[in-house]
Order: sequence, then structure tokens, then C-alpha cells
Amino acid sequence: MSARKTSLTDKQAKNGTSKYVLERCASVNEYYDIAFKVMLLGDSSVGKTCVLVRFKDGAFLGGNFIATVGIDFRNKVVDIDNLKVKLQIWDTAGQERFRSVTHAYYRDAQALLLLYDITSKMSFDNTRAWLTEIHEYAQTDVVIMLLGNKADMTAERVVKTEDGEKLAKEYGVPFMETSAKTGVNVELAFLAIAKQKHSARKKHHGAAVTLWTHHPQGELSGSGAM
Ligand SMILES: Nc1nc2c(ncn2[C@@H]2O[C@H](COP(=O)(O)OP(=O)(O)OP(=O)(O)O)[C@@H](O)[C@H]2O)c(=O)[nH]1
Repeated sequence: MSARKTSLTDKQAKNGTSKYVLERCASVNEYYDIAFKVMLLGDSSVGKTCVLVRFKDGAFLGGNFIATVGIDFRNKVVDIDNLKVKLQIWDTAGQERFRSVTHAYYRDAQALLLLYDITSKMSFDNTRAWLTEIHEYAQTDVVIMLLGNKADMTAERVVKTEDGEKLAKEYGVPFMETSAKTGVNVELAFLAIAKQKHSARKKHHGAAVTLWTHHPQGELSGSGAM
């Protein structure tokens, strides 16, 4: 496959949406209570960038496939338990040759969305290798979710829903099928993983945790106990 040097923004620019550059900068200082780093992982072309763009902008990046080079990120603030949770979402390159770049980011991730493509048996089989890699490089308390993407492509499906469920059960992780094209379950998946991380964090820190609220102007103020 011939991957060009590109990034998420390049992909969007290619699709005639250069306004994304401005929106991305504008959202950086958005108000939030806590922040989680979420990484998207999985083979090349399973739909990681498309899932991220669907979640962030509600759009589908159809057309020619342009592989991500290295890593890029975008932010989105969601509401969980009356808290503003900023998800800093890292979109990684699925191609093997960029693996050493993405390894460096694993240790900072608090949540991982591992994707396969329901029309590609190989991408499904490779999730085991991804899970081994996660085990090797990620934090021990990282929360993981398995996603079978391209659920809209029913005629081309080669991985049964039950197989995804079975694998997820084996590794003790939640599972969903998503479609970046139709949007099915995309928001739900991000919210589910953020909720899971938030619950784990609450359990770990106990009841008396003070949250620091980040205002757009840059001041900090304590927002009480959870
Ligand atoms: N029908 C359908 N096509 C999808 C879906 N998600 C992604 N695609 C298509 O699959 C191709 C690959 O999508 P990307 O999001 O670029 O894949 P990726 O996982 O980011 O690939 P890398 O950047 O190489 O890691 C593109 O042609 C997309 O239009 C989906 O849910 N349904």
C-alpha cells in the first residue's frame, strides 16, 4: 500500500474541509473538569480516523483512503455524571512501519479503543497481537474496549458479531459494533469508555478527590469532592 505523508487534518483538507484546522484550535481551551487520554488502535484501514471524525464532527470521511502517518489528536468534551470530561483522542497509524512511533504514546493513554473491520478477518485476527502489545506497553490500569467497525457493510461481513463478543469476553473487555458511516454506536462507544475510566478513577481515588476546574482564561479553581 502506498501511504502518503499526511495527518488527520491533511485527510480532512483532502476532503475539502480545511475549516477543521480552525475548529481544532478553538476547542483547545474549552472548559472541563477532568481529562482522559484515549487512544485509537487497530490495523490500517479499519476506520480509526473515520470513527474519530464521526465522533468529533458528526461527519463521514468517505472517498479515497489515505493512511495516517504517525499520530494525531483531537479533543472533545463530554458530560459524564454532571462533569465535563475532556477526551483527548489520539488517532494512531495502523501500519506496521509506524509502530515504534505509536509505542511511545501507549504509556500516557488511560483508555484504548481497539478496532477491527467486520469485513476483514485479518484485522480481527490481529486484535490478539494488538492486545499483547497493549499488555506490553500500556499502563496496567488502562481501560480497553473492542470495536467491530464498518457494521453498515452487511453484505461484505466476514466476522460474526458473536465472534467479536467471544473475543471480548475472553479478554474481559466490553464490545460493540460501530459504523463511522452511519454513526451507529460511535458516540456510545466513546461515552462508555469514558464512563468506565471515570468509575475506575473514582474507585481508585475514593470519595475525597478534589477536581481542578480549567477555565478558558487559564485560572484554576477547586470544584469539590466526587
Ligand atoms: N462503509 C464504511 N467504510 C468505512 C467505515 N469506517 C471507515 N471506512 C472507510 O475505510 C477506509 C479506511 O478508513 P480510515 O479511517 O482512514 O482507516 P484508519 O484505521 O484510520 O487507517 P490508518 O490511518 O492507516 O491506520 C476509508 O476509505 C473509509 O472511508 C465505516 O464504518 N463504514
